[in-house]
Amino acid sequence: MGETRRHSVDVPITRTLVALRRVRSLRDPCTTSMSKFASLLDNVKWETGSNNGISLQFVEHGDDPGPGGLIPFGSYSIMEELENGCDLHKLSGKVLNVEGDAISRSRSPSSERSCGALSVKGRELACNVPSISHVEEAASGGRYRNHYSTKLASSVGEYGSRLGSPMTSTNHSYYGDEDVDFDNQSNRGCGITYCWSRTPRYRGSNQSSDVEEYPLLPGNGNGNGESDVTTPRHEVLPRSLSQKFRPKSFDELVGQEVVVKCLLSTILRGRITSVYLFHGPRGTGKTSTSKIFAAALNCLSQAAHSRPCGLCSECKSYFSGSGRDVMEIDSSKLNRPSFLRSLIKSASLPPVSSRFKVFIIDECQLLCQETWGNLLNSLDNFSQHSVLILVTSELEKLPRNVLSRSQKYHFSKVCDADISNKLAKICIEEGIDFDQGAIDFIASKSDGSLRDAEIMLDQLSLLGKRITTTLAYKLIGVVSDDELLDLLDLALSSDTSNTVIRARELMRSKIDPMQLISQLANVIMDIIAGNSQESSSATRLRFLTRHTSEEEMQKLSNALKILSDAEKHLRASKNQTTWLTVALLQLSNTDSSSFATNEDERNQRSKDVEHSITSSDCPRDVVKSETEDFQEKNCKETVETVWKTVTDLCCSDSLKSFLLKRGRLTSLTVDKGVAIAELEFYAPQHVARAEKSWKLIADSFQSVLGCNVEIRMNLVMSACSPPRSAKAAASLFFGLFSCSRRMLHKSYLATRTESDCTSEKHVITNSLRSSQGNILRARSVRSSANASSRMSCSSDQGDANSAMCTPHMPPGEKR
Ligand SMILES: Nc1ncnc2c1ncn2[C@@H]1O[C@H](COP(=O)(O)OP(=O)(O)OP(=O)(O)O)[C@@H](O)[C@H]1O
Ligand SMILES: [Zn+2]
Repeated sequence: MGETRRHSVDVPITRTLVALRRVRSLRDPCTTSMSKFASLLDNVKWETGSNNGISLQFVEHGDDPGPGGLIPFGSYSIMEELENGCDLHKLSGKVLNVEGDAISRSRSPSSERSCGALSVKGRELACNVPSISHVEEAASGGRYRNHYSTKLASSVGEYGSRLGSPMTSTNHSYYGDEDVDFDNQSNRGCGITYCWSRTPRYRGSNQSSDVEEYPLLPGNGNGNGESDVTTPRHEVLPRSLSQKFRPKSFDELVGQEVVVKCLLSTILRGRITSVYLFHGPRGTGKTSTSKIFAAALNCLSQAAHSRPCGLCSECKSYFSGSGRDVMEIDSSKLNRPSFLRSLIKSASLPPVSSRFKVFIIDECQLLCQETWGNLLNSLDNFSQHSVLILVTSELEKLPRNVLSRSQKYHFSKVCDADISNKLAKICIEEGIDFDQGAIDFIASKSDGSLRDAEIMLDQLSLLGKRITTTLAYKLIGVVSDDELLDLLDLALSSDTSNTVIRARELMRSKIDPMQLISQLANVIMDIIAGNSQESSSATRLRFLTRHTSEEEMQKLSNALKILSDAEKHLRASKNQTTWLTVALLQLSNTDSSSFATNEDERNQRSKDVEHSITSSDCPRDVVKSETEDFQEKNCKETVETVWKTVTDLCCSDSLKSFLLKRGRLTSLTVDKGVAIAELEFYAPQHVARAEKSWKLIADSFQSVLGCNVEIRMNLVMSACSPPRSAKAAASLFFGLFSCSRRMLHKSYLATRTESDCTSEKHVITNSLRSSQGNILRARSVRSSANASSRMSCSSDQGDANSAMCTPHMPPGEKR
């Protein structure tokens, strides 16, 4: 007996499969004899490879058995077992005798799963499969066992007699039509599912290599071996409530009655068309319905209404993941020409064992133009029993001719009540304690998406407590409608101080300004549209009774406008809290004309804006957007509202009346989180009085604006009093724009220098402030004749951050 020489080669799976192909090509195509196969088996050793989990060893034996040494396949009891679908893992525990030779079991390291090793006449066939984690982390051990046994049984069955193969029901010959049908691949391979992954399938040599590279059918169920192409057909352990409660029958679908009725009727009448298009918002049941419909098409139940029954063999195989005629296609992969060709070819062939061959293409908007073209061109060649279900949430991205060639089903948003009911059912089934209010709140926040609602519920259930409304508010980070209505009520009623306090509370603890502004806008829209009256809470009812008049409705419309303007501005602002507060303070304004400004003011503003832009080195679009957003805004109103709120918040009544009577807020600038408020007084003693109370004033400003405040007090000597009438106020104009701090700083300094060395006239204009964020400016345009002199109390106006909350007095400044 000669020495046995071994050439052990680690080969990737691809090559492994090539080797298998060779094995197979040496078979006598006319018979199912395993003689040649058996002889080759002698020379093949499966071994744990690298990450592929498989390798081949070609074993040369000195004692070549020659033809006489071929082992009749039938004599191997293990082969019979495999053929009958035995579990490979059970086999691995067995010691089998083949012609007197022991079949040794080789166990790979713990990370590997050994399929066992067959030693045939002193030679081995060792076969290892990748570890579970490598193959698919979510899979359970049982799943894999089942999976392997199926595959192994079928593959070995192929090499053997093909007995019991479901494929026998079709007319395809495995040997005469090897390059054609990937449907028939289910019974091919080495018996290890992932051997087929990304490996050439066993096909005729004329098959183009790229087609071989991306076989279409799923790895386990229908045997195409391309696990990444289609959804793995395993029984997946649910990882979320939404997975667990994915509907499996039309009855379980929520809120899509029309679609369900139509599809059931289609099945009942047997009027199945070739292309269906399911479209609609996310999380409304499109994908679930496509699966249910696919199952229903093949269900064997006599009662058409109860399809899919979930009990017949077709339903069972489909739901267990081993069905072979329903394929879920990954859209991005379908853009590969080879893959598409495979699909088209498959669709042109009749189903393997079911009534219909169904291709579900989810997120089909991802298909490229060329793919669509080819797919549509080949529709006419589709088998009568092939059905294409396209699923998308972005209908507008699909080519027109796709729309015109398919039967379209729109999935609408699921209504809140349906979502609430479903969530309540889930809670009961899962033993989760809940408040109905919390469930309703989740439903109202899920925007018609049942999946979103289920995900929120899932998250809340993780907290392990009862699901309460408060918990829901906290988790979702939104304010309840009642809280919003309270805030809105305060804002509309000009209760400035409480508006500010409440808004700050909400923003501090619950919600960011952007979210708050959008929720407020939604709630106002609901009220204007008269929505959700039936389920009104006490707060809502109270609000509705208080705000029913024409004038109140006008206020609400204005409020919507103000909020929408503010939202645009907030996007570009770093001081969202401040600007939202300011916006809220304007909501009580009923005068919609206040948004309009006269032509002169507009022109003047444009000039100012131009000036800011040209001398700015900040990004032009930011400047522009802020400018545009706020050109329309009545900043005069804003400044006045802030001033009114600030004075309201002053704890001393005498200070309050003093400020209202003797002073004025002329400009408000927010820079790096510091608000610079410029106050104007008209007599030195008034400045002195204000100075004494500067801390109180600053406090008030701080609570209104929610940021650090710098107060600057200016004395305007000639103006006898602040403008009292609207007419007088008209001499002021307000502009709001944004530009870079540096630019304005410079320009301000330039103005300042000029003013210092020229005349008092320039001082009038120096309320222009530097700001990186936003400038809210109230600039006096009084002529120099009117404004004889004005003295600034601000020492260094260029340095906005210095001496916060302190009045600035230029050294040696005379008063
Ligand atoms: N109409 C519905 N009836 C019952 N459950 C639903 C419905 N819509 C969504 N769900 C739940 O949401 C999950 C996801 O649904 P599905 O994948 O069918 O939505 P979809 O519309 O396809 O979403 P997408 O467009 O994001 O893919 C399901 O598992 C199910 O739990
Ligand atoms: Zn059925």
